[in-house]
Amino acid sequence: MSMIEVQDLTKEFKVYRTKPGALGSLLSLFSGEHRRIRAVDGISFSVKKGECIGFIGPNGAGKSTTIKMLSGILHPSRGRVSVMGASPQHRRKYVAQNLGIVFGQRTQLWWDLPLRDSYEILRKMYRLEEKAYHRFLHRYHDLLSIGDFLETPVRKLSLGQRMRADLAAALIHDPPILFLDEPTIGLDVMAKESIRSFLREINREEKKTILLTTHDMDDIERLAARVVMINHGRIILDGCLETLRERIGLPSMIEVHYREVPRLARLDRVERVKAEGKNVTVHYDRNRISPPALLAELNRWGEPVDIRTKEPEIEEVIRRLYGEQADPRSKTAPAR
Ligand SMILES: Nc1ncnc2c1ncn2[C@@H]1O[C@H](COP(=O)(O)OP(=O)(O)OP(=O)(O)O)[C@@H](O)[C@H]1O
Repeated sequence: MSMIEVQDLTKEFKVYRTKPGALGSLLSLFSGEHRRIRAVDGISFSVKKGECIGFIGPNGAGKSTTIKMLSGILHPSRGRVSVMGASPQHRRKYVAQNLGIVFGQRTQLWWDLPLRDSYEILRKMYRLEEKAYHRFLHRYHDLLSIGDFLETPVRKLSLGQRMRADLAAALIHDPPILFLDEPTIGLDVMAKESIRSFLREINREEKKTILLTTHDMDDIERLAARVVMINHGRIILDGCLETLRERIGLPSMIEVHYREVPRLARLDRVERVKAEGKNVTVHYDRNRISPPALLAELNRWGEPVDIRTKEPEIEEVIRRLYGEQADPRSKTAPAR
């Protein structure tokens, strides 16, 4: 079943050319001098039930604008969107019932109230029955430990706690679809991991459909079986992370923490080795050396106490993809 259908979706914004000063701004508004920014430029994709999609791209690529059209906040200039078979613009209530949204940079909770009060307000908004509400509190106490800070005002929560509280809030009405905009931004490694484990759980076990926007490629590696990459409002890649890796020769990274400072030796077939005290990071290409073969080599340097695989920064991914994409189009269309 298709949960989300997007066809030829386009959004243009009218931006007025401003002249300096307050009077200038006012005059520009009346002069009608403007240009159009095509933030989203004819994108099409569909999402099946239970998929987790990494929706990625550089700043200003059009991700937020797309998510706003999918959730009914913005009207498309052209094209079609359907969420659970309905238009988010025309059937906002129905779509809202089926959708949970988390914006990592903002909270939908009431800042000065204890967390429990925010949940009470949301409970009334979604007309949740007593029983369903208690099931919610119980469930998310188990999965996200929200019971530990239910009485704390939201402004006093740590960022990790706030993110868990926001995730639970987005799921209070048990929607089948979740839109997550940077859900791990600013979190430390442990907090990121707990959010990722939770998202994996609800994606795999409960078949929640997830659209995830992130700049953290480790989120993608851990969560998203499919990646949709957008730039200048257009989809430039729709496939799995492996496809992306192969297409642009994306290096894999492995980080090893040794018990003692390691005795480094020459390593063939790897791109880069960075050693700092007891830590070593190796950038390598899986097509040239397999992870087990590399690990066997790294074991010779000393006794590893911790091994982590890492993904490169999203900026690196984009930079590499750009090497291939010779045509970074202009985003502006002439004013009509
Ligand atoms: N309300 C608006 N009015 C005019 N231009 C806008 C508006 N909203 C977004 N834009 C422009 O549309 C383009 C796409 O913006 P959008 O916020 O969708 O990008 P994004 O991929 O979400 O970026 P980021 O990762 O920085 O959040 C940008 O050039 C942005 O300046």
